[in-house]
Amino acid sequence: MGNGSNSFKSEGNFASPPCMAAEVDPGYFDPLAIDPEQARDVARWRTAERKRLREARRTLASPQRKAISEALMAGLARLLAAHSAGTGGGVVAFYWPIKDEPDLRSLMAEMQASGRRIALPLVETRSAPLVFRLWTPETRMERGYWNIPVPPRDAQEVIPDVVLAPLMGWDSEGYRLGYGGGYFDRTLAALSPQPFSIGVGLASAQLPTIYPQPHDIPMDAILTERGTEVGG
Ligand SMILES: Nc1nc2c(c(=O)[nH]1)N(C=O)[C@@H](CNc1ccc(C(=O)N[C@@H](CCC(=O)O)C(=O)O)cc1)CN2
Ligand SMILES: Nc1ncnc2c1ncn2[C@@H]1O[C@H](COP(=O)(O)OP(=O)(O)OP(=O)(O)O)[C@@H](O)[C@H]1O
Repeated sequence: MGNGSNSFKSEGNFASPPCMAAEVDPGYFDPLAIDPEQARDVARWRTAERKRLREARRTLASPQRKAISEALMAGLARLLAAHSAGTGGGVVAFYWPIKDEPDLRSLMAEMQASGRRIALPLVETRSAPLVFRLWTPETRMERGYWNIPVPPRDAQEVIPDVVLAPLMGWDSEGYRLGYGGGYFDRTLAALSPQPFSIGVGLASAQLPTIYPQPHDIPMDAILTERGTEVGG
């Protein structure tokens, strides 16, 4: 140390200080800067939480699961009726349940029968925003990415006014933990105008925080079997 302009070289094998550190005011702290180490820790924690929450959901008894789905459908019907995007001629994007997700398909069919347009999400390009295509009871579902049943390519593509996002975990700020693909975040970031987003999952999947990262977009509402928990 202390050898003038070469002082950084003496610290290690680097020819220059990291990230132009010498030019940055040492008092400056960028609150939006991503700390890669912290981002890695959060990703690791999320993977473990997804596993735990997935297991808790899997071990629910079937009557309990059914009661939860019924309560969610009642809550969703109420939430949609109270919200302008949920009434009228708008498109509501549901999801086709996989991996023990709550099954809202009877409400989906009921709403379709009463004249509402219903869409389902598709991963048509990996690591890109989801695409939404119209669904009716006559739609011949195909196996899509991750084996998720999806409408075929000839089903009309639409922009939803309301998006239901199934979740593994949620927090009181409206942030949601999904399967880890980042698909809903990418989709909400890309859609304009923004749809009304509703995270759907179990009350017991509440977390003190999901440690939101810069790419995480909070839901407008979180719905569980207890009712609307956040927003609405
Ligand atoms: N029923 C339903 N349909 C849905 C969703 C959903 O959550 N539920 N999606 C909601 O987004 C989209 C599909 N989402 C997916 C999200 C992640 C992975 C995936 O490959 N996950 C990796 C883990 C990645 C990681 O941990 O970094 C894996 O499990 O191997 C697949 C599909 C669209 N359709
Ligand atoms: N808008 C975006 N643009 C690019 N990459 C994104 C965007 N949003 C999320 N990602 C990437 O997706 C990865 C997974 O994100 P995250 O852990 O939030 O998934 P998730 O919300 O649980 O998944 P999903 O929405 O598919 O259920 C992140 O590592 C992130 O880099």
